Amino acid sequence: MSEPAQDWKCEQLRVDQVVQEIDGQMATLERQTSEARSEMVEIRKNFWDDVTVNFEDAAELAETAASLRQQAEMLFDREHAHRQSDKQLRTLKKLRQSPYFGRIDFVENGESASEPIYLGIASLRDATDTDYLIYDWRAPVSSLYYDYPPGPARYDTPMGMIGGELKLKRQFVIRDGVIASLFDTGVTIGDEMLQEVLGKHSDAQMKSIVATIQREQNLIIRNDRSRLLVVQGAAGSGKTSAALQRVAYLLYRHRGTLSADQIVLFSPNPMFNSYVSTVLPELGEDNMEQTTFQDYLHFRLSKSFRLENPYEQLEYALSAMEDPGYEARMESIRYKASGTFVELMERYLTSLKDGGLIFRSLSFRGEPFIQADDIHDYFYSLDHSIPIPNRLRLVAERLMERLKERQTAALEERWVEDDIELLDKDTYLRIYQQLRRKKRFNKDSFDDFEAERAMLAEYVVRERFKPLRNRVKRLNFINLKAVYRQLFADPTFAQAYLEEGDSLPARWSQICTRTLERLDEGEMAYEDATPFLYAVERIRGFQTNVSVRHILIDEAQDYTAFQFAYLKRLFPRAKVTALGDMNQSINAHTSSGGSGFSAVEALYDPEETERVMLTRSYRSTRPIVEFTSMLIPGGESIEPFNRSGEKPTLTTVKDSQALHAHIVERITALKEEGYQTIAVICKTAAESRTAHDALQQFIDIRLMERETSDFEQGVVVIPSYLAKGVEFDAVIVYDGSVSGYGRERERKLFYTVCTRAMHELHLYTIGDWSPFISEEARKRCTVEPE
Ligand SMILES: Nc1ncnc2c1ncn2[C@@H]1O[C@H](COP(=O)(O)OP(=O)(O)OP(=O)(O)O)[C@@H](O)[C@H]1O
Repeated sequence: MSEPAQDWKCEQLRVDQVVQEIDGQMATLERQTSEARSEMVEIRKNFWDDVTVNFEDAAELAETAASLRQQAEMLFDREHAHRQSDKQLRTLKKLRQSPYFGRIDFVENGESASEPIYLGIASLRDATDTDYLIYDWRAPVSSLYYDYPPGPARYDTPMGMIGGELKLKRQFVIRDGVIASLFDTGVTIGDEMLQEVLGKHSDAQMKSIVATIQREQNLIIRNDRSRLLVVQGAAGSGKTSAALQRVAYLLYRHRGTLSADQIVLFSPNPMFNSYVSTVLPELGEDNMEQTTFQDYLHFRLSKSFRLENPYEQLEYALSAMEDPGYEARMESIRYKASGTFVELMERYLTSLKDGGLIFRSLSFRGEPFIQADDIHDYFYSLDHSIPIPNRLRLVAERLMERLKERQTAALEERWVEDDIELLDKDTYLRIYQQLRRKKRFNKDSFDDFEAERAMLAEYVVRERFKPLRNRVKRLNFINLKAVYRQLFADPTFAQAYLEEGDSLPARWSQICTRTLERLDEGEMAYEDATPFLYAVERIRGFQTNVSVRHILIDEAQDYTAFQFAYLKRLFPRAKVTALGDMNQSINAHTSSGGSGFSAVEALYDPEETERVMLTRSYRSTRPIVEFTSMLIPGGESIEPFNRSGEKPTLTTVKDSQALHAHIVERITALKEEGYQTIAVICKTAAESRTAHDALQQFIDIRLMERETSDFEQGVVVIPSYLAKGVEFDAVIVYDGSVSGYGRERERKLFYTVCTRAMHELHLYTIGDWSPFISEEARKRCTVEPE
């Protein structure tokens, strides 16, 4: 038998042994889970029988409580044990299919022999619990596999660095307990395996990449030191994948102290959440919290304003060029997203400690209870060195005292009698009984009628004052909208808060007018939402979340300086991983070249910040990457992963009827080739609807809209900005013309659209091609018809 064949045989033998071990452990666990389940059912069934219930006196009551607690604890323990074994069972089931994907033989310095180390999605010990049959891919020693080719190598452990020599690095593909392929690799992670993984057709869910993590991705995944980790990575370089594996790594590394609900992933849209939601469960971990920044804004602001969302803003930027206010709005969007505006706002907010806050008068039953001016004067009479939020609380306390006095005075007022009369019978009875019960403990005797009237009066007065008390408690005596509005009420006002050398945008006056108009109409433009909320929080005191330890911001290039500053304050104890690609900055504020990363980097100490660049692109075939990298300046630094495929096609058609006929024909052919996810990508929502209306007459095709929250397989029409972050087997660009993507600010959008394709990319136009397709780029395509 040849050496490789011998190796293969030995390895298969080992796989068989491991599978046997897994079977044994599964049998034991199944027995245990079933026992735990029966015990739980039993406890639940007999819960009350086993509790001694006695309310006779305080001692008996305490005993009852203790007995109850004990019973509940027992149930909780069983439930916990059951959940744990259930989880373990699920992991074992996965391991049984494919116990491991890698092996390394490592000889530590000073030792002569090596023990082979096998890597899988979770650890497995033998029956005696002494030897590791499989090491978790996140264990310290496993990093050798990702970081080194055979030769000198070292890895970090909690006890320090361990050096030695990597003798062998072997990769496996094991399916159903049978080795499907096996190869020894010289380089980091062999191309063969990646070829196999990447050559597959996509499905609607992102996959875990543990078997093929690349060295530079491993740096991101295992980074434990930095407070801020910034990842700039080309389209398809694995940023999102690395982020998700990182979450899995953190949960493993800090198990016992970190749980999934202490990690938050900010993703671009709800559909993206569904796209990535299976990765962690696939690895046997609970999912982290997933949200979008817009969700948060919605939660905070939608009760008080009609809140614009980022897509409405983007739609405006992409399609409202004819609007006379267009340039001013675009300038406003960019300025309000900038670090300069954050600083201006900071200076403005700081100045409020000495003056400028605007208060609301409070009234009761239509009559003034306290005037705004009085609140203002009292607020500013307090020591100016007390922070604004603390002073507001002092004001609230004072107002509460005044309210109490007013409440007592109100007991004698005429309307109280009327209110009592209006109480319905049930309420009357209920209060009466409640109060009677209470009074019995308070007073020895009372004159029935008088006391009853007094009690009812107290009740109605308290109820009437409730809204006012709540307003005071919630600090609603401060007019936050007016405080924000004030910054725009007079175009010269903001000048006082400019730093030397800074200036306001050229169309500031117009910006002010429009901002006021929208605020006064009860609208909150997307560009105003975060600055407004930031101001609100700075004035009222930030509501912070200290339990969250890690936040990961995907597509970070689209965040504004304000959003980063806000997140930092909201999660003061969290480490931040910001992942993005400056070439995919598609939001309105960045479309002319703002730098998202400098905004976040400015917030953290450079000593605590690390940067990683990913330049290798895995998603698309080589011909597609060769084409897309020509669409952006600096694209030559993007390295395609060597996967073959067809060149992109450029097809010019004469009218929209021909366009639709061509697209239908293309989709039919793609489906015949076996592609599962095919997207017709349009620029805007309106264009997507037009395309969908036309195409659905001929084929089964789904329209993806802002509200779409699940990412499914099949043929879809989707607007450009929603396709961000996700990928498709084949992409059809609906309108690659100069009118579709002609302005410089649309370059990155065009790049983002084209880079969604994994295997095939087809572009169509009726008129002239987009100028971003240079002569050189054109040469990388098949042009139809020439
Ligand atoms: N190490 C790897 N092994 C296997 N597949 C990988 C690896 N890294 C990335 N991929 C694959 O490449 C594709 C792109 O990855 P991902 O979506 O994480 O990239 P991205 O940088 O977030 O892309 P974009 O910025 O364009 O949205 C995915 O299909 C992912 O599974």
